[in-house]
Amino acid sequence: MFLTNLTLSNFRSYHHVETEIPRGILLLSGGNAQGKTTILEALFYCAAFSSQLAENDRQLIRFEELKEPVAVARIVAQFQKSNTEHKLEIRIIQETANFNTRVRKEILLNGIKTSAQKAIGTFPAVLLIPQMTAILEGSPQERRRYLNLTLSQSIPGYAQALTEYNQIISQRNALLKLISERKADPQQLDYWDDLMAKRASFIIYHRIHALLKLEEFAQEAHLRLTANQEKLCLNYQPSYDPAKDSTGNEPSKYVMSNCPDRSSFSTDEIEKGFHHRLNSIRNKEIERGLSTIGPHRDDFRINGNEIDLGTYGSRGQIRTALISLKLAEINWMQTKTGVYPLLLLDETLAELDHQRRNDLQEWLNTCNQGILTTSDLSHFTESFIQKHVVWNVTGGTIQK
Ligand SMILES: Nc1ncnc2c1ncn2[C@@H]1O[C@H](COP(=O)(O)OP(=O)(O)OP(=O)(O)O)[C@@H](O)[C@H]1O
Repeated sequence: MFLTNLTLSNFRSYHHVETEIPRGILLLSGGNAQGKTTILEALFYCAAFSSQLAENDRQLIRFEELKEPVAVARIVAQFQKSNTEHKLEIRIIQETANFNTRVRKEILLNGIKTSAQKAIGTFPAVLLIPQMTAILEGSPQERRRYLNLTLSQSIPGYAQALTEYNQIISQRNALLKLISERKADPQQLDYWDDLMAKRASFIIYHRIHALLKLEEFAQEAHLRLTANQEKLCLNYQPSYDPAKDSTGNEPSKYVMSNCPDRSSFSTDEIEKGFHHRLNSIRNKEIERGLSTIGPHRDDFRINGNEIDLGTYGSRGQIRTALISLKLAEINWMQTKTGVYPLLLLDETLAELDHQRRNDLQEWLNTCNQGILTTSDLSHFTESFIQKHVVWNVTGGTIQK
């Protein structure tokens, strides 16, 4: 895929900017708070239909625009995919009526309104912002969010299965609570258990296979970035593990060799096992009024030379592992969909040592299309800067 044009209107600090985007690597250079990250944020919004930086969509509408009765922020990305031109337009709209303010979004693909769930995967992108070290250091929720977003972009039906699974969990939890208060019949759970096992097995199956493939690609990238010093492993820790019987021990958080091979399980086998497990813990779940196993409780850990980097990694180690994971994501998405995603890297060279910077730049030289931001061009080699396009971003404007 190639992004060819980008238009931003009333998005964050941008009043209106309309620009062609070159192929290959584009470096956005500029001082702090000039609007570099905003461009990456807007582009990744086209992939995920949510911001990875804002708490809510309202924050994305330019302050001045918010004074209008109807305030609209617009992102338009034009791109080529499989030799066809596409146009993706996102409008984030704040409306005020009867003293009530609400913010909604509209997504138009080639002029036709669509939903985020249907459109996900249309504009594949991989984003790395410094805050994403939370994938390693943060809570399991951060890692599930990361996995879900990555898989939703590349696996047809994953986003829908996830939405349905989350709805099932809410309904099932409400029922468990009623049963625990003796206000409903436990047999009513049978219906929800069937639905839950079906959706859960689909999600677990794809997480198993995606993490195995991501690990393979991440290991390759990481050995390159660490001069063969560190072996990276992604250790899936599903809350229902098809490889274990109901009394199995948890694998150690720190030792990768304990990681069981789950790749031979079919979705049917996972579904059956999941169902069996739900039956065996039914009383406990009723007591707690909660769904205690399933993809909503999964985790995965990232280990370097068998050490959990989220807990023990240095800043540089964590950053490098994150870069390896992101490079793996590109390879995995391309293998899975046949489409090369757009790479978006925010201040990625900062905090890397000289050798790792050079290795990453070498890799970037082979990249299909990527947009990089930097507030310090001296992080890049002279030859890298000569080879690629550099634009300056100042006060919400782009100077070419
Ligand atoms: N809704 C908004 N309306 C107007 N300005 C905003 C809005 N949201 C954020 N900004 C401003 O946009 C500016 C640009 O932010 P951005 O994160 O893109 O800068 P940057 O060039 O990446 O800086 P840094 O190098 O410090 O990361 C910031 O000064 C920020 O306060």
